[in-house]
Amino acid sequence: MSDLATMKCEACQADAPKVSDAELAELIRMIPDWAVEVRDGIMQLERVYKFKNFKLAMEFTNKLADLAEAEFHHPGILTEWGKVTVTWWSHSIKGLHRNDFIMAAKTDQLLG
Ligand SMILES: C[C@H](O)[C@H](O)[C@H]1CNC2=NC(N)=NC(=O)C2=N1
Repeated sequence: MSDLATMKCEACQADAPKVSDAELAELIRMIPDWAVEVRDGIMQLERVYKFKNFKLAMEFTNKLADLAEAEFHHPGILTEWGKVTVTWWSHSIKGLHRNDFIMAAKTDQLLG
């Protein structure tokens, strides 16, 4: 697992820099199961996790909620029967910050 998962998020400041194209290219390689999406002009990281049923999907969702609260950085989450779609971006800068890559790597570690 990339050492991204061992890093801590920094506070979300409105004037924080978005990742540069070069940083994006480097960071996305560290989280190969994640895709870059652009929605309403906002760049986001997204991954779909598959589960055997809704109960397991919900358990994962609750672990993710605890992680988000611990880091005070929160994802978009769509929880359905057998799958959870997780989307990370930084609302304060309307785009991708290093925090989002850290949180994506930490999300992967929840699978245990
Ligand atoms: C007030 C503001 O919502 C908070 O500072 C935090 C909460 N969680 C957050 N989560 C995400 N993804 N982006 C933010 O900018 C953010 N800001």
